[in-house]
Amino acid sequence: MTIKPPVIWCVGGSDSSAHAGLQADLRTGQDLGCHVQTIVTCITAQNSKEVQSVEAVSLAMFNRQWQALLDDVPPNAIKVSLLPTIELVKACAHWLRKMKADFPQVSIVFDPVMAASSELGNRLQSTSVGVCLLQNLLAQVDVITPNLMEFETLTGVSGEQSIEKIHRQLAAYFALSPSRWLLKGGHGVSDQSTDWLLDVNSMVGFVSPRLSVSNTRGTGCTLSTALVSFMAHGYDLLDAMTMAKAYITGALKTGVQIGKGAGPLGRPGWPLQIDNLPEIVSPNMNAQTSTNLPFAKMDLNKMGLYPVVDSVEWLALVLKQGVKIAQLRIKDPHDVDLESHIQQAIALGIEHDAQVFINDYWQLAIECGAYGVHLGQEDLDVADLVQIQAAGLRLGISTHGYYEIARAQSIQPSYIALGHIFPTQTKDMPSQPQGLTRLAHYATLLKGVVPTVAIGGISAERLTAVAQTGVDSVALVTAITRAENPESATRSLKASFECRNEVWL
Ligand SMILES: Cc1ncc(COP(=O)(O)OP(=O)(O)O)c(N)n1
Ligand SMILES: Cc1ncsc1CCOP(=O)(O)O
Repeated sequence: MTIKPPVIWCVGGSDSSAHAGLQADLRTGQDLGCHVQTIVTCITAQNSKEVQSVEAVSLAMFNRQWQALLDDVPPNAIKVSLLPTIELVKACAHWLRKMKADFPQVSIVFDPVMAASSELGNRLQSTSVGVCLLQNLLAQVDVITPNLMEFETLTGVSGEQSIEKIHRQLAAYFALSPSRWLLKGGHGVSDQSTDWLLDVNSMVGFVSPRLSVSNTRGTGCTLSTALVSFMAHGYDLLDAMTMAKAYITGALKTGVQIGKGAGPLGRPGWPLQIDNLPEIVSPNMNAQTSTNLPFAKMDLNKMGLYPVVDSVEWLALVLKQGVKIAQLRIKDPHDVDLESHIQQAIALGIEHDAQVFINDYWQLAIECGAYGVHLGQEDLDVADLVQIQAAGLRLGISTHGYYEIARAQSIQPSYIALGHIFPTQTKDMPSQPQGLTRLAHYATLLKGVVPTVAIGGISAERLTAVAQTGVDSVALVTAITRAENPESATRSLKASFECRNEVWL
């Protein structure tokens, strides 16, 4: 079966060198499995060294392109970049308003291109146009992605201040429009390149090492098109941005020298290289999360089937079937026997030579000398990871997508859980099931870096397909606790997981 790619519309200028502009957008979208359709705003005569001439298309032709595409198929997402005249800015605002009203689920990213990064004569747009961009477009877009120069020109706010100060000065814009600001750090001078995603309540930084490379043409176009492509695939903004940053790092590493100036970026494909994943930072993050030291390692030979159970009785049952990793997940913090249950769970783990994790209660887990603790994303904001690490406990962390994986990975945990893969009855999940394709991508990204555990809706029928994605372990609740015969279900689930090892390794 052929899978239909998501459709993105790129509204911008033709770059005759094809290093940037719509030509770069086409290559990026295609590299990321999207079908790119274009609305040309201008033709530019440029090469790798200079912009020689810019000629806007007529208003009539601009409108005809929108209408022609709209008559056919609506897009999954839209990227707007170079708008060379006030007339085209206003027309674009009109079309975006219409798109937002008729197709509210369509994501819109605005990359306010004003100049090319070539060496000479690089202006693409007159200053008078810049002034009207925010006025007309900000209310219609989900994300605006200026670089430092564009940011300063558009807002008059200096980019040379702390991110907290910049955030405070954007208050007036947040009051006008809920659009997020992605302030790109590519033109900065520090040895790290941080892109800040800002909204009224939060500041999240995506940090990569600043690479000393010279083939950097089209970096801004490529980043915003990668962002819009991932959004078109249905990733939420934080995941899409994490992936876009990983993509641009890969693209910068694979740039090619074509022409006498800076050459174009490479097109590295779906981001599956752990080295390219950004570090996630935020001024509001729990300071206790940065231990800077890895957590104690798991025994990879004792992963496989990972039952998650809510009582010591269940734990004893599964361990007796020979599983070597399990979790005690008691959701009632007022359970009067909590400490005793945790002690019994630890004793069972020792008796069966198994890796037993305690969900949530990290202080008790430390006090009682547990093998490890499992924490969710919200727990990370309050737990003292430094203490857990210093006590030598293993740490497992729940994640639900690329952003949380990047955040978890910088903590260097003992394993990363990936969920939920299928719909589950066991827990109300705020996010959508991830499915097998995403799981396989995560497993590839993390292979050999940190052990992985898949969780959520995994039944006997689905186990083989999950195991074949390459995850190290499969966590499940109801496939065991609701089985007619939980003992034999545990043994047979364990055997099915282990048999993928024989086939695949
Ligand atoms: C192996 C494994 N993966 C994920 C979870 C979920 O943990 P968390 O996000 O903390 O949610 P609750 O379990 O607390 O509902 C898990 N327990 N184990
Ligand atoms: C605790 C948890 N975290 C993510 S999904 C899930 C529940 C898994 O239960 P089941 O295997 O019954 O779907």
